[in-house]
Amino acid sequence: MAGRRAEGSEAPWTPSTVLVTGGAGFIGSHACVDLLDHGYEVIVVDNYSNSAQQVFARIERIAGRFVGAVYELDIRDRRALSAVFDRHSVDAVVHFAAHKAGGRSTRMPIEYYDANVGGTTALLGAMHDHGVHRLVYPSSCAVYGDAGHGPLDETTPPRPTTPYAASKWICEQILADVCHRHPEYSVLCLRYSTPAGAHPSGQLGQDPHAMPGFLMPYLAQVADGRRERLEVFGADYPTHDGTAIRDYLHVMDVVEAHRLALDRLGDEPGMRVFNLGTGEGRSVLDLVAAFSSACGRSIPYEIGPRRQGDVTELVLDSTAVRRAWGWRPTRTLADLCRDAWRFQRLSPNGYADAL
Ligand SMILES: O=c1ccn([C@@H]2O[C@H](COP(=O)(O)OP(=O)(O)O[C@H]3O[C@H](CO)[C@H](O)[C@H](O)[C@H]3O)[C@@H](O)[C@H]2O)c(=O)[nH]1
Repeated sequence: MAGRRAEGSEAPWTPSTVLVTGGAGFIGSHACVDLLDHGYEVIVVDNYSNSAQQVFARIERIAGRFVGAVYELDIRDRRALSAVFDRHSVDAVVHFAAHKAGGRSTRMPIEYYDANVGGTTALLGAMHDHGVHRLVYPSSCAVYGDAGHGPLDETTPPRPTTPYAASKWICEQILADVCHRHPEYSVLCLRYSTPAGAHPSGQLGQDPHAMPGFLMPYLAQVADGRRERLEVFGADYPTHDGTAIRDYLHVMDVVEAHRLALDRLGDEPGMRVFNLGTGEGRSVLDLVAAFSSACGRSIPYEIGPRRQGDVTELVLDSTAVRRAWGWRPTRTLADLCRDAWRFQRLSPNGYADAL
């Protein structure tokens, strides 16, 4: 494995060539820009199941550099993945490719386990065959389930409430077993809170296919008049205004943590798990108010029933990663709303719009 440590040098190992699975997706595309900006070679695999090929022109325009190669393939296709590892000398992998909507996963458990667990084992098989042992694995605060009030740290026992969350927790356990059996592996699992926002250029953002299931793109589309009103999923939670509380984390803070993680893969073998969050909880109605002030428009909403699998509160304590790497989120909720709104204004129909 090459990495970026010069022969005989005492400088820490850092990867040169990174394979980003799901690199056309929401977090993956922002990670590509950040990695290109910091001098990495980036290879992407994606099947465009919830993303669009047009994103690469935008990534390259922002970064001023090209993604090294892009392969359209399904992450479960181990043979196709092997061909990618045959062609490129990959130092480390960031594995974003997954289905990610907790509520939807309760209606499609087989698809979720197949893509998320089957995709991860296919990837691990191809990595193993090619001697690639370094992985950053995006997990989720959803693994903690209904763990109660206040910021949760990594010692909180996982109790997933949806197939999506369970699939992330199962993958973490698979990775722990792999690291236990094969001491040459180095894996960093990042459990992060609800990612939102957009690239500050306004050229990249969250562009879900069809109806956005997530709060932030839905808010943006309502503010822009593309949708009539937001449906708030439940106002009978035991919170200050009855709506559920999440810890909204700017996508640029998320991807910066992934880059730090990549550089830390060389520090020690085995598996480490870190939370990424702001430690601050906001209700759905808090988000409506923050977005409304960012865009200067009122956002109509109505109260609907709870969404299956949702929990009252998920807020993360990131003290461990701050102590280990000095990572802390630097963007505010106002930044997050402003950036998401800029993306919506520049691309009201998502990546289908030419910029
Ligand atoms: O139309 C909507 C959409 C969402 N919500 C509410 O808004 C909050 C946030 O919901 P999102 O779907 O935007 O985000 P989640 O926190 O449910 O899920 C996100 O964050 C998770 C971690 O919390 C996982 O990482 C997951 O993949 C990611 O999409 C929830 O209380 C949800 O019920 C609404 O009221 N109306």
